[in-house]
Amino acid sequence: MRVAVAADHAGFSLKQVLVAALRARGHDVQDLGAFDATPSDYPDFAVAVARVLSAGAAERGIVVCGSGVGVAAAANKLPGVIAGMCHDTYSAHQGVEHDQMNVLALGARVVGEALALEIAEAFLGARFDGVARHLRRVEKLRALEARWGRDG
Ligand SMILES: O=P(O)(O)OC[C@H]1O[C@@H](O)[C@H](O)[C@@H]1O
Repeated sequence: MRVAVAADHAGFSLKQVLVAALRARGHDVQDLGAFDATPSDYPDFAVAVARVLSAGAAERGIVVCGSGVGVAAAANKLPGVIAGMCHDTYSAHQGVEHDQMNVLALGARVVGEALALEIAEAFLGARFDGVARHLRRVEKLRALEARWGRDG
């Protein structure tokens, strides 16, 4: 799967682990930084991933900051992005199956590397189930996006 990944300084170390592990598992990973732990601003990196998703150049994104909150909020500002912060595997796959989540937000100060990898794999392994009630709800999200005119 084509996956775009980025992190701020707080997520840098976990992002390095995720990129290496996901590549080793056969995913086509685009690493959009940060490339060191110099203090930085999470919107810059979350939006880099969201732009790729919004343009259809990757199927999924993973964004990492300290808590996961900031990167989730920033990624959700761009059209076509449904980002969710997940620190458990259930939310990571269910968010895709029901809600068509296409960006996973992780908090590197919240979860350890092993759990983060399991969460990422649960996310990447899941597919939207297309059930009518889930589709109806996602279409309402898209209508909200169109009405309030988000643009990247
Ligand atoms: O390292 P500092 O700047 O204290 O905290 C940065 C983190 O705090 C939150 O905004 C984000 O989670 C970000 O990664």
